[in-house]
Amino acid sequence: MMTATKKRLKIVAAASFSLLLVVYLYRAISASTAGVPSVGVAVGVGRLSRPIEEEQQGQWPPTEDAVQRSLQNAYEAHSSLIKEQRAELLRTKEQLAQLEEQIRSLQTSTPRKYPKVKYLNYKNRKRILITGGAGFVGSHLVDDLMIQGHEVIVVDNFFTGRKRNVAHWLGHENFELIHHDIVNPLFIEIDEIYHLASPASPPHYMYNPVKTIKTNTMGTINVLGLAKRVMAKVLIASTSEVYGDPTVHPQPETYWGHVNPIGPRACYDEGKRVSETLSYAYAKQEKVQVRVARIFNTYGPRMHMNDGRVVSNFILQALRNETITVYGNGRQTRSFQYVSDLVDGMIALMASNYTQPVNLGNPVEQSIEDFAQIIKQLVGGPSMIKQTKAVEDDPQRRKPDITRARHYLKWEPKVPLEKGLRQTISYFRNELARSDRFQESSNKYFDSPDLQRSRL
Ligand SMILES: O=c1ccn([C@@H]2O[C@H](COP(=O)(O)OP(=O)(O)O[C@H]3OC[C@@H](O)[C@H](O)[C@H]3O)[C@@H](O)[C@H]2O)c(=O)[nH]1
Repeated sequence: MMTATKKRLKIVAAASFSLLLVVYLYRAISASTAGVPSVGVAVGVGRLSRPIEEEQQGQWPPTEDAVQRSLQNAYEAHSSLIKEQRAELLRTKEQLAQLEEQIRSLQTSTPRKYPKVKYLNYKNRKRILITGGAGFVGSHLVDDLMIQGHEVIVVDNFFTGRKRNVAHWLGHENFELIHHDIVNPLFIEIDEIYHLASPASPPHYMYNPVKTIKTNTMGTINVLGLAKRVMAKVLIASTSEVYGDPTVHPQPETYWGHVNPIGPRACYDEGKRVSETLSYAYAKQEKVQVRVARIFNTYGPRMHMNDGRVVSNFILQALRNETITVYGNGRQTRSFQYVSDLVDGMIALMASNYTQPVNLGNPVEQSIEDFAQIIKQLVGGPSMIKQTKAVEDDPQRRKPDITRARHYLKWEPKVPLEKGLRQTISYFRNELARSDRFQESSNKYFDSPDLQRSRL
């Protein structure tokens, strides 16, 4: 008898504890939703708490009936809360749909204008990576490959590259821009790689020589490693600087060069020479398909205002009516190619089966002194031409032998110097006007009395 009574007491105690737990939990939940305007909750709590409190005052533990009623009330309160929230959700969904509709109609009324791209079917469309694709040459290559209908992925660390050079493709379904330094490995799926990443202007590549060497060695290893993994074809942008200060003129690809390995230009010259060595090592050992373009002096729109190379320096000096500075006696020579010719050559080289290095340059040779005269005459204006201190290790003669390119790629430059220069001068004229406009509006803002007052 005693045992049965004990058992019953235990059951009642357990039931009471469970009930208290339910009540406690419900109150906690109600309190946590207190910020939400919900009549249901307030009413529910009232309904739930009142009978129990009454029961607690009158009778403890509460009767089964009271517990039932409380639970029923709690259930009803919850149901009404859920109903309200569902209604709220539906209203939000409707508002979202309306907003989406408005955005769609705005998008169709103001479509982004992209240059027209050809349609290529899946079989012919390639995924092409361009390292340094936001730079001067890279961005022109992007344009041609996009227009041909390929998918183009640009990787750039923006040291000398600029978003502005590829901004007209941002948002296009075939285009992707990745901010990445190729000194670090990259893992993507691609069919072809144009490896252009590296500063190319002497003052830029000498600015941080160690970084220039890293980009051309570690960067090239990363590119070749990627090509090996995904079986992509790679074109390495090498340079006429691998010939150093040449003792053979004009320079054929068979010439091994004359480079000072510890001079101020060595970071670039030797960096590019290692880049070539790496390419052929990967080709031999890992069967990577490589193409090597030895690029001679190139000019055209999208050169940086602070590029520091002769074309941009002379044009900007002439446009600003400043003295045109010739380094040394001006008898050193260069051969200048327009950027669109270079891009055509690079695309032809990538498509060809020819695996040895190929010179890409315009064989029309100019002395720097004469070049200064040409720019002065094309720009007009009163600029003087003055000789200044010569630069160390400046190559004295440079002119490409393009027999290989003519033979294997059926390529040769088409744009005459004067035509290309006129185009480039007009680009720099616009750039100057643009920077003056920015300067003016920036001065207006920062010199405004309101701003000065607010900064006190
Ligand atoms: O203001 C200037 C700038 C340059 N120069 C001279 O003009 C010549 C060309 O100089 P740049 O700086 O344009 O270019 P460099 O030919 O020396 O190097 C270039 O070679 C080929 C490419 O691979 C690279 O873009 C770059 O390294 C040099 O003799 C230089 O001393 C001037 O006389 N005045």
